[in-house]
Amino acid sequence: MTQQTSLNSPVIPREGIHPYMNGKIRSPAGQANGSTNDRIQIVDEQKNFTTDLSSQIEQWGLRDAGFGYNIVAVFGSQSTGKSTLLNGLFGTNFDVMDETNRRQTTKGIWMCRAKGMDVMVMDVEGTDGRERGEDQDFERKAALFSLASSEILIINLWEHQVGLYQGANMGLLKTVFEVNLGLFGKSQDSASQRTLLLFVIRDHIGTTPLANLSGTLTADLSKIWDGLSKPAELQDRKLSDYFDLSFTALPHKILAPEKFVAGVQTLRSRFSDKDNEDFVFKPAYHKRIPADGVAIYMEGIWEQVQTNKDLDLPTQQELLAQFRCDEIASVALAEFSEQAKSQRRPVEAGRVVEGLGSLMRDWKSQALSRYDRDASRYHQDVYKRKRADLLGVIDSTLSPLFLGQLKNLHKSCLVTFKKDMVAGMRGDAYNFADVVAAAREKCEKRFTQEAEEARLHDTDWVWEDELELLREEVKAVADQCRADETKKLINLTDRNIRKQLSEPVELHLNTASPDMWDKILNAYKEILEKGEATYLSKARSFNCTEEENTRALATVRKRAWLALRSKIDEQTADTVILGKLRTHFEERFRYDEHGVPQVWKPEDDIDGAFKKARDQTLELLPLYAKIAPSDPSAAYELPSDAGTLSLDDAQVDEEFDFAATLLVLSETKIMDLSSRFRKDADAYYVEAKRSTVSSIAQIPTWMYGVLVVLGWNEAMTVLFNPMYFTMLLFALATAWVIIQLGLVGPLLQVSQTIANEVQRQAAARLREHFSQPQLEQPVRSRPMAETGIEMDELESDDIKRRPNTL
Ligand SMILES: Nc1nc2c(ncn2[C@@H]2O[C@H](COP(=O)(O)OP(=O)(O)OP(=O)(O)O)[C@@H](O)[C@H]2O)c(=O)[nH]1
Repeated sequence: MTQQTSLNSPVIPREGIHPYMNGKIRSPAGQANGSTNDRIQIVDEQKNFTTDLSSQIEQWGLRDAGFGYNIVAVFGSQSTGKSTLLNGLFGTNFDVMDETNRRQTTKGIWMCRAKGMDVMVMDVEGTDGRERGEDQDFERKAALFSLASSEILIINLWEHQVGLYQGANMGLLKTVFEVNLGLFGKSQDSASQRTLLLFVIRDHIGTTPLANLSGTLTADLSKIWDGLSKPAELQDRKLSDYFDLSFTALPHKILAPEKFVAGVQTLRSRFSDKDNEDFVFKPAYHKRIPADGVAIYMEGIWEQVQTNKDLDLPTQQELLAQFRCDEIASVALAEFSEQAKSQRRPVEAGRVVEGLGSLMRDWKSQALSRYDRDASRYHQDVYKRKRADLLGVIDSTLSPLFLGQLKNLHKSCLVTFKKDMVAGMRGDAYNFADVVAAAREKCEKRFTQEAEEARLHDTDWVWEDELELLREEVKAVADQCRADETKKLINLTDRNIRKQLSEPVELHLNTASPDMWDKILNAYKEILEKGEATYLSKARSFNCTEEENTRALATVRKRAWLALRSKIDEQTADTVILGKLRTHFEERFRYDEHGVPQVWKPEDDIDGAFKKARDQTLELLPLYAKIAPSDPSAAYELPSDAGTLSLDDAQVDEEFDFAATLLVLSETKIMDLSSRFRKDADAYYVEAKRSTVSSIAQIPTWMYGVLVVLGWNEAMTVLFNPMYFTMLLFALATAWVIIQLGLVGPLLQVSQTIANEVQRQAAARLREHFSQPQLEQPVRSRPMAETGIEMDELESDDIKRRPNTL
């Protein structure tokens, strides 16, 4: 017959009907809190430790309990109702023996979470087990294991066993005392390494009071303790130094089931009710193993026990701490690395990540607090050592981000600095030094602020070196800007000087005179002086060195001189200077002293006037030839170092020769220009001569008589023909109207202008004709006298060669 416990809770499953999965037994269907009621065989019959304890503890919801949990183990002879007691006390579902078979049910060590309590309960295989026979090895190992991990050992025994050696588990207790001495004997702080031995006397009938039973048991325990062979240094240690003893009795489960249930409930409240004055879980009993390390700790203990090695708990705890701290650190690091990775790409891509410092601080503190939360419960030395390691890894992971951020910040600040410089130098009304100072201050301020933000304060990271580099680059950029500005200012000064030079040079070169160069050079010096002064006043804000200013001024001077020269070159180009000579000549030959155009008469001395005007004009050429003022004080000399100091191209500088620039027209050029001018002058001469020839041609008086005779008939025809006569009258009327309206003058003027234009055109054609190479045609033997020109008086060879064209 299968016996069901009469307890209200829990429902105890029958043997053979539990689904056994990987050493774990699932809760029976219908139980409210299934996962928390799973039990697990942590040590099987072959003394192997389970691999599932860690996940089981997690499933029980105790993994993060820290120290907020308790462990209880039950010891006792086989089939003394241990499982029944535990199920009653803790609501667990350990197997209970089938009455009909009376076979041992609990094998190895089982563990289950107490219902409604953060307590892990261990059901240990009964001692003097029939199946194990004389195998005391398991009993010893189980005792060692339970003592190393449990706070309370429940010793379960029948009332009638009290006073007996075998039945009362005295052998087991002796083992417990022995292994306890080995484990905690040397511990100085015995107060924190205590264990409660809770004796539960079953089937207590009541005839022998509990006090008597406990007295007997205490006396037996003392006897066992005293009989132990202790090491010399522990000789004076008492049982009470290591153990607290507590005794309780439960009525007969079969004979007094209600009282039994009530007794169990009373005992249960000692485990569950913290306010109960007999509350059993005292801090001193706790083994101080954090819940998330219990599985590994127990496995380590069992391994030590199993291999019969000396079980050194501090070492075990240290090993556990190392293992768990590593594990916790790697979990914290994994999450931290994910977070850090999210910003690695933008930093590597050159971006300045906003608020990177606070992000890094957050990641770091999250990782550390996660580590501290779980690892600080472990061995303190190990915890601290591993924390330092973790900190090292975190900092070395963040360091590249910090350095990358600094580099990116450096670049970004420099770009902003350049932009600020460009923006600041827009327009004309700016002070370069102020622009640089403002941009530099802004740049350094931003770098300092953002670099400091990115720095983790508990590190030795620094950003000052990077700031120094930034400062150097900012200076280089500012210097470059200054150099560009200097060049721009030089160019501006150059343009202004060029513009101002244009007019006076043109004016004075057009009105050639002996003091022409004096005037030009004086104007030049004045303009240059003004230009230099303007340059210096503007360049003051550049904070240039003396040397830089000297070089800039040398450049300004050289450029100004070259500008003057190029203007002079422009004004003395072949066509321009020939134009000037022609104008000069025309003014003297074609116009009289009042500026009225000359009308040549036969009696005029054309040749003399021509010669005079031509010679006067030719005298101008030597004047233009060299920049040579008549007054030596007006002379200008470009400083000899102007060329070498100039900021312009070095190649050009080396070739610059000031003396050479004073020469405007070479000898050959003068000869060439003189010859070309003579040809032009000759044309004017010929034109003058033609005008006199045409003016002397007159109509003879008899020609008018001939005209009257020859035209008589035609006149009569007109007078007597009504149509012709009408036309004549119309013509006369038109003439009368014109006279009456006073339009005669304008009409004559118009006619005169047309005639002049025709004459001018003809003269131009004629001049063109004479300047053609056809002048080289062979000379015809035509008497010179016919032309009316006295050729020997002419010096011009050309005219001598062209008599037939006249
Ligand atoms: N007389 C009596 N019998 C009990 C009591 N509690 C349980 N039993 C019975 O004793 C038998 C053994 O019970 P278990 O709870 O399996 O005992 P156990 O010590 O866990 O057995 P093993 O696990 O095999 O060592 C069962 O048939 C129970 O019904 C009790 O208080 N008094």
